[in-house]
Amino acid sequence: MERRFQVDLRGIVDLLSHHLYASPRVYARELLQNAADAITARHADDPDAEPGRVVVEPMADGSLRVHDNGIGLNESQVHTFLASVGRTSKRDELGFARQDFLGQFGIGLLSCFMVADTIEVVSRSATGGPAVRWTGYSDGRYTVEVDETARADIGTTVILRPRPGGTHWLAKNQVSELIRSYGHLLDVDVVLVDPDAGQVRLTDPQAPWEIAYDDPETRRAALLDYGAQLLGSRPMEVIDLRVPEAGLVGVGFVLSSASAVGQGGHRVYLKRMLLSEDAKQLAPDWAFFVRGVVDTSMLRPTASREALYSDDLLDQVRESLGQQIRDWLLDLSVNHPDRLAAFLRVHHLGVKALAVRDDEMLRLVDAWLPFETSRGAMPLQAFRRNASMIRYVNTVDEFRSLAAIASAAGTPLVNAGYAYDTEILERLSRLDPKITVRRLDPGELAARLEPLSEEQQRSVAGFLETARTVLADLDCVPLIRQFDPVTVPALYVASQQARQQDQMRRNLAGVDELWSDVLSAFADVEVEHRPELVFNWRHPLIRRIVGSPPGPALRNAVEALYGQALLAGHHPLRAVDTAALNRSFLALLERSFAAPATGSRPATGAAPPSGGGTVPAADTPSEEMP
Ligand SMILES: Nc1ncnc2c1ncn2[C@@H]1O[C@H](COP(=O)(O)OP(=O)(O)OP(=O)(O)O)[C@@H](O)[C@H]1O
Repeated sequence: MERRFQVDLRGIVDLLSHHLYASPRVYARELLQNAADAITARHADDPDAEPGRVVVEPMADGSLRVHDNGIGLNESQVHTFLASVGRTSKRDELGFARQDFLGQFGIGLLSCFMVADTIEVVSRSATGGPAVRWTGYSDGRYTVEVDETARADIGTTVILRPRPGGTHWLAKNQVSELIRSYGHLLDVDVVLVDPDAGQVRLTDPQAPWEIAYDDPETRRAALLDYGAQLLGSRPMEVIDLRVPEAGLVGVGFVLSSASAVGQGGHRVYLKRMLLSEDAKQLAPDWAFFVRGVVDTSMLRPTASREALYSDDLLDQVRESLGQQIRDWLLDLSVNHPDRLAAFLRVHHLGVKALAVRDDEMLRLVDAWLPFETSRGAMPLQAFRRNASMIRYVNTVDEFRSLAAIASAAGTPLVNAGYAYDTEILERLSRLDPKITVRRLDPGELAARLEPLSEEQQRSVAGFLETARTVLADLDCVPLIRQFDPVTVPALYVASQQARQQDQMRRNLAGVDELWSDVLSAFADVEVEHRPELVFNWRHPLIRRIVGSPPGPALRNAVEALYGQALLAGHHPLRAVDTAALNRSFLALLERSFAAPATGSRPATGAAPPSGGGTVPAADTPSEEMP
């Protein structure tokens, strides 16, 4: 036995309102779209028909009327199209959506049930026959009556009566805002009947990018004004966008402040009706500094009409818009370097992200984007003019602690501690084999610092002996070199090998016995590499310390300098490091505020760490800070 599906309208309305559409707002768009499609259909049949016009009329009783002079419906069409969910007159015989219409799914009118309890459609068809009145109720019933007097002209009037709680959706100001927002670019006249202001036109004759101006600069200024209205702040640039395969035309605004990947989308009109103010997939991710405002006739909407359907054409559009934004940037670098510089100051991150995969952009970054270097901010190309190779460090902390020393030692440095920097440098060397790029090994830098003369070396042997003993407990070895700037007393340097071995030692300490045996096989190294604490002979205090006799004070001084160097270089502190810093700091304070010989308590109120008023020696056990 064959039966027909029954549709529970309440279930469908619930599905639409809670799961398909983001907001009841869309009812206004669906009404407008049906009116515009009906006008398109009438003009397709009769090019001489009167110009299309939609009149939106909020009524004093709270209902809303939308009149159009489109093709209209006759009695049988009313049964076929209005009363069947999923039926549409806007597909061809094979069921394909017809390009000239906005609608295609046959469900849009139902969205009116989100705001109305009844939908009344009064229509007279251009194909002849009497006027007809269809009334649909949200509980699933409908009535149809032929009423010759209901309407004299060809076209359709839709009347919505608000549902409880839905009154505000049909109020004049709300309706006017919704119709303008969705339909202001439609190329039919849409007017609002306002009892206070008369007839108000809600559509603009031309999109801002279609308006002709006398010269490009006036056009640019006008578009930037439009961008300012739309975005809330004046964009810094405007780019014309065009993808003929998708019938896409519009503009891209370059934001005047930095934004992050994934933030904000594009304003997309589909066949001049607003589809989304936040479409995400239109342009590539890297172009996050651009907000597009475009109209397209060929891209497809999702059923909710709130996003673009993801298909090959959308991929093609994204690719093409990416290319156009990229070309605009390259053009700026040739013809408007000042504007490019302003752009880069704000959007360097987006450009770097692009340079990581695009050679042209990489060249642009090389020539124009300032990097932080030990010689000041400059593009990499300028940096190479005075440096045979690009030596870089890949953390900002390392740059801060090494830049001045490296520069004074004749090794200029680039700070590659920000996002994409190292990838850009490495890619640059692959792009042009003449460009050598090397990460600076701090160990290599220590080796470039000037050693002491033989005589000086003999004079510091005693100090080095003490320092070696103190630093051995901290897995570090002492060195004395002379380097600039003289303001740096000591430099903590961990070469790459020292770091690797240190990591291995930490791993060993953190695993159980079985793993420890396995790992120790790898850790069995021939040469031990330890981090170095390089004392600066040029620093006056260091000379005084080096010249002091061995003893607790000297040991505290070594520990304190060790701690200071770790802090200055932003190196992580282990528990032993914190303990050493703590111990030496308190001991030095103790020494500065030593209790008088009578044995009375110190005036500062600071209790000595190990009691008795004595200064603790470096090897005096003290509590470790966590
Ligand atoms: N103002 C109107 N004038 C003439 N016909 C209309 C009008 N409004 C609706 N219709 C008819 O009712 C049908 C169903 O409309 P509905 O809005 O539900 O779906 P659609 O516009 O076909 O597709 P979509 O769901 O994509 O909007 C339309 O295909 C059209 O035939």
